[in-house]
Amino acid sequence: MKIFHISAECYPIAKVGGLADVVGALPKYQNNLGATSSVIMPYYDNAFTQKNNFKSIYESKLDFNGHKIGYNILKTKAAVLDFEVYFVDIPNLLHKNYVYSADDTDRFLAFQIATLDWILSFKDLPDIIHCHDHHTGLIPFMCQESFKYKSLNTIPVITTIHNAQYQGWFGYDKLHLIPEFESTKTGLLDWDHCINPLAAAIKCAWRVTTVSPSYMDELKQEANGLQDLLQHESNKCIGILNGIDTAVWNPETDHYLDHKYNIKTLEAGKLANKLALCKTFNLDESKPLITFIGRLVHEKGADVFPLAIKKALEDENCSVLVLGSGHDEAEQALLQLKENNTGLYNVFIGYDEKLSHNIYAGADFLLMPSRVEPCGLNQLYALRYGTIPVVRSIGGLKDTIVDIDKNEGFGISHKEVTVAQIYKAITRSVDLYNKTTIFKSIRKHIMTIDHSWDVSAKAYINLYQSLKK
Ligand SMILES: Nc1ncnc2c1ncn2[C@@H]1O[C@H](COP(=O)(O)OP(=O)(O)O[C@H]2O[C@H](CO)[C@@H](O)[C@H](O)[C@H]2O)[C@@H](O)[C@H]1O
Repeated sequence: MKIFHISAECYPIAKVGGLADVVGALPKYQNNLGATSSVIMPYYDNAFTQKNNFKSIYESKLDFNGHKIGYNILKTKAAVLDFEVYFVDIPNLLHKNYVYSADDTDRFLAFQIATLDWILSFKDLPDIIHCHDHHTGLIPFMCQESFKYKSLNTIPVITTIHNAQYQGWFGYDKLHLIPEFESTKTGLLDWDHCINPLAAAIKCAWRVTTVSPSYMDELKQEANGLQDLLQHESNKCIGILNGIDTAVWNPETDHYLDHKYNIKTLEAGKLANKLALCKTFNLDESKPLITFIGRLVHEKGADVFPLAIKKALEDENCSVLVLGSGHDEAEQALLQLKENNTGLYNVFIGYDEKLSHNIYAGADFLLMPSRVEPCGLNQLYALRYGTIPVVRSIGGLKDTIVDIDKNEGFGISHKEVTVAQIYKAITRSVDLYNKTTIFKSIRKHIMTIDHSWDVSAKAYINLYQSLKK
């Protein structure tokens, strides 16, 4: 079975968040199951593309906005990943040192058209086209409706929603950029009087998946305006929980860690990592180390959790380390906390892959007070590194973390995103830390929980097979 994943991100080539982790792992696990799964993504100007040598395997011109734009499909000369990646190189639009920007509509529309033009040139068409998020949301529509892609309309197209908050809306002034189709079909692109690529994908994809069963249920109630559409299309919607790449996320082999460990050396290993982290960030290592990693946005509770951390720090019984970037207000609030909390609190504003691995390894607890969490990967990485997740029970967090007060529980959860509830969850973490025997047995247990992609990669393959004629 030949599968193409089409995405704006793919780890380790270009990563902004969890989308990259999924697209960088799922094809590998699908290939382990006998499929031929590969990725098509933009060719950005970044560390990966600067470091590797590429060759062109296809060259053509794209009709875009009344111009003919030259583009290439590139591959690395040497195999770098465990699956094939095809890079769409449209120099003026995509060869930038960022993934997302203000002109995303043109950039990703050109990317989608170039991708389909290239596929159109194949002798052997793929069995499945698997699109990820709104940046590839017009592909299901174009395959179904654009005259020039008529021969692609028998290929099952799947759309996975990693985050329904972002939908890629744009105005009708750009309608002409989409390859020609019957004008009566314009309604398929529309939601609330604008062109909505995510809505178009939900309408036109053969199946719509999202990254946890609970998030799919929640989306039918609240999906940033698309809830009625998801309810209407619910018979083709399914939630499949994300997995993690256990080769990348393995504390025993993680090349980012100076102190590697496994379940047998867990206590010494985590202590060595904690000491190193506390030394670097001037934190009191005798206290439980509570951490946060992620985008500092409303969805992740970043407008509220700095206040909860402030309150917890007043008790002086935990150390806190935050890694993230995002909204200015949240960044400022987190930076300000440094002023009165030397030795107990620190923050790194920015994106740092190596530091994130070191935090998963050295932390005692990982906070995820998310308002919305389609799946969440951080809590799964935390489990694998013996770090206890402290989560708001929503979406994928609800599906993966059981509170310690419940039978066989191993995490800490709270219901609402309020200062009081996040603070309470932190105090429960401190209490758990002080019950040393239980604390140690829980962190040993969580390292054994298997969230590798094996199960979910199979679920996607089964879904594809159900669509083959
Ligand atoms: N400042 C920083 N420095 C270093 N690393 C950082 C970082 N900020 C975040 N990361 C990393 O980025 C990834 C974040 O993944 P998540 O799945 O938790 O969130 P995201 O909201 O991006 O993804 C969306 O898509 C994924 C994939 O489907 C869903 O799990 C999720 O719920 C949904 O919101 C993790 O690998 C994390 O370590």
